[in-house]
Amino acid sequence: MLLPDQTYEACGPGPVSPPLHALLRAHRVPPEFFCANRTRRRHSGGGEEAGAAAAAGAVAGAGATRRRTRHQRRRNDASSSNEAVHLQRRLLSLSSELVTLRNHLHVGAGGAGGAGGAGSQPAVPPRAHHLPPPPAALPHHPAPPPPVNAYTDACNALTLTAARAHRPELARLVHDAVRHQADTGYPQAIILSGVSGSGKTHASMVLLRRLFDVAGGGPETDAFKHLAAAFTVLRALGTAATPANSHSSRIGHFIEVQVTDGALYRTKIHCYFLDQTRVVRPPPGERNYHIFYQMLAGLTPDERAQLHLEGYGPQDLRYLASPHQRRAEPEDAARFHAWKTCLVILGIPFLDVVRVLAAVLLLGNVQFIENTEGGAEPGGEAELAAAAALLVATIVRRANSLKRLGSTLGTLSSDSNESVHGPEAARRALSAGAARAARAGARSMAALNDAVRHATDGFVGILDMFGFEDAAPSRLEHLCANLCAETMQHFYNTHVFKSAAESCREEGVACPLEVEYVDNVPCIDLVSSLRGGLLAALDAECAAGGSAEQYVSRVRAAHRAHPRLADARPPHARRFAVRHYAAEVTYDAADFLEANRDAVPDDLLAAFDSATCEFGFATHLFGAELKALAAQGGAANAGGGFFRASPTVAAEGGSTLTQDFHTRLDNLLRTLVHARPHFVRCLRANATETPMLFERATVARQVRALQILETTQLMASGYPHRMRFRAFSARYRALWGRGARGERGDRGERAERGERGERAEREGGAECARVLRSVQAAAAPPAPASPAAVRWALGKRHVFLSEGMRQVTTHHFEYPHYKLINLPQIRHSFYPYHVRTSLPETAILGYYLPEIKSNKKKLTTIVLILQTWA
Ligand SMILES: Nc1ncnc2c1ncn2[C@@H]1O[C@H](COP(=O)(O)OP(=O)(O)OP(=O)(O)O)[C@@H](O)[C@H]1O
Repeated sequence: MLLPDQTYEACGPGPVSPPLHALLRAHRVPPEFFCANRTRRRHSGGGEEAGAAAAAGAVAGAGATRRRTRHQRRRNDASSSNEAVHLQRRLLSLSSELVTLRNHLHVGAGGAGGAGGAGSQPAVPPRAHHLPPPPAALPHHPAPPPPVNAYTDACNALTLTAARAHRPELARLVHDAVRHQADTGYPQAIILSGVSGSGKTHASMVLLRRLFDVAGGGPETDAFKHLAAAFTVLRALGTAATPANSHSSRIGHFIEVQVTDGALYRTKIHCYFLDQTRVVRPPPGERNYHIFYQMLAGLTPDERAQLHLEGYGPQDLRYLASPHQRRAEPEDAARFHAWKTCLVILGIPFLDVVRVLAAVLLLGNVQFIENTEGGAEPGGEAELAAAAALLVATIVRRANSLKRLGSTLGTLSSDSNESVHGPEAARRALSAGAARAARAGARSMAALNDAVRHATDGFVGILDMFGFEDAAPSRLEHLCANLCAETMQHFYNTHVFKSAAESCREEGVACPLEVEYVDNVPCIDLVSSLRGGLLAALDAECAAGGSAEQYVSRVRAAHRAHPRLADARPPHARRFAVRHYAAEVTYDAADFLEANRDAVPDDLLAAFDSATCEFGFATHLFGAELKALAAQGGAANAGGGFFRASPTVAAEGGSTLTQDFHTRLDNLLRTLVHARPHFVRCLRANATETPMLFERATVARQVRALQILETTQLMASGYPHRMRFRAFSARYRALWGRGARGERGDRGERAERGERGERAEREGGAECARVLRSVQAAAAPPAPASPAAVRWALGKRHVFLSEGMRQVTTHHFEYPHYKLINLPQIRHSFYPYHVRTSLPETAILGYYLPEIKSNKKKLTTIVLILQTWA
């Protein structure tokens, strides 16, 4: 039976913990034990609450009749305050009995499970001990703060106070990911996507902050300060002002926070670089945060003398005097100050960093050339770009290799390969991996290692990659960013649309709706196919020493009839257009070849050899290149050769920028397919970064590109979620109560012991059906708005659930102490919802619909957060 949840919610000094609550339900502890007064009010009332009580009663059938009689009797008893006191005493003694019982159950179930793997789970699966209670459920806050980019706050979320960074929808997501990771050991990946400027980086920082609150000991820990410092330093080097976003990330991040038993174990940042030439030569209309120039401008005369830089200084940086730069100067100076402080936290001496720059300047390769605006621009771009790229790589390495000794949180390191789940997890992983390898008849030491790695790397990852951009005209860095956005879109399509439809088909479940979505594979093929794709053709052109024009004609010839390739408008010998999932983008290939080579001359690097260079840090930065140079005969032989400016993933030399980018993207995907994804789709409210302005056309474009309509259609009418019978009943059977457990003794446990075969599956399915029928009945009228929203079906091995059913089931189980059955509220917050924009498509469904009211204008923003079940 499902007890009306508001009964629990209203009682006692604090909420009942979810596991205890589930246990109470399983044992049919009457709600009156928790709050006599509340019970009386509810029963003397009527309307909705009585309706909810009636709905709950219907679930229990004959048992409910008995209970109602008891209920009535207790209601009379409770009219006396003495009796209320008496009941409260009983509650206390009952609580301690229940704790004992719970312990007994956990121990007993573990024992009964025998060899059991998943089957050894107790009726209520153990939770992470460290997890704080889930964030306040939305039913209490029908109008949470704006969850999507309304351009009201440009602060670094990592430095915000918790209150300012309060984003309930993101907090719930983090809690769900950590909880799931703790329950299953399975890696979790929170994937942010959306166009440039939609708020991915901002949201990723809020998520990271929240992750530390939930599992990392909060923002006062060294681990958090260290990560925040690394972020600040990286953002200063890797953020630029572009037409789409004045704080656009030019470095993508995947932050792996490894958690074990619900607590942070270590963190790792993976970075994805685009073309580094922008460090010294941003495209027209764009601007970098000139940390390098601030470095020079901020040096004291003593420091200049110490670095032999007397000849250089602000007077050389006349470009700072151009009107655009003057406006930016105070902002850059403030960033520079914060940046310097963060270097200290990372343990990187500021002067070491300046020495790198000094070394490059003193080599005489960088001169400042007057530009058309009367400002100065640096020459010697390759050298400066190389120094910048390597400096960034060093900062990432430093951020990943800090050791935190003697900490309860373990070690912050990327170096170690040790298991984060201890020997037991490693053993399980090994046996799972071994079984798989044997079945496949594998050559598979590699497969085994892979299995171990993935089963033991229980991370919660936050992925913030490049958003879609359509700068006019676009360069190679934009092509890479857009390939990345296309790949993430494809990952989403496959996970959400394709696999949902395929599993329904495989298991013979009649899906009420086949969602038609736009597959972007042809576009990904056009760009990245190894046989003649745009990137492969670029490599070929670089190898042939061709020109931009030759490259474009090569591409045109190879893909003349390709539906995603178009001519630039107006036609241009160096330009071509690609029809991406979000829009058509025109690329100018003028700098494609040079950027793809990404080369720095070897004689420059030879100057950093320890024999000739007194700056140890510079030698350290170029360590790998100097080693390679030494192997080729040393500095004496330098001259005419090239090294790559950006850090590379290729073991051998000779790779190009796009090859590296592609390889990194592939590796990232390999990690993502092993994780349970959580998608956060971000929308920007307008194209001009104006605070509190909602532009319908801009939002509509993004809604269409991200296929939000198709997604919500699937959520509303399809079966987007599925779960194995055994996993489902292990987790949710408590919702069905004692009867279920009695029968489980005969049937469910047999399945748990690992018996295979159809019969066990059938019985597992029957048990799931009982649970689901109970839940469905409890969510019966007067809600949800559309009964069709709460649907489920049984396949051969999986239960299939509609989004409404998933929400009801999860909330019965996860957040029982909130008013989950308070149906009018839940309808507004959690059920498919008609979003009131003026888009022609009127059936957009969203999880949250906050309204921002400002200057009597009513604005609406949408954020769709998709949580999927594995
Ligand atoms: N929820 C929000 N409320 C207010 N301002 C926001 C919000 N989200 C983002 N912003 C602001 O909007 C701007 C763009 O956000 P952000 O840089 O996170 O976008 P992005 O999607 O990561 O873009 P890119 O792909 O170009 O890196 C930033 O100045 C940021 O502070």
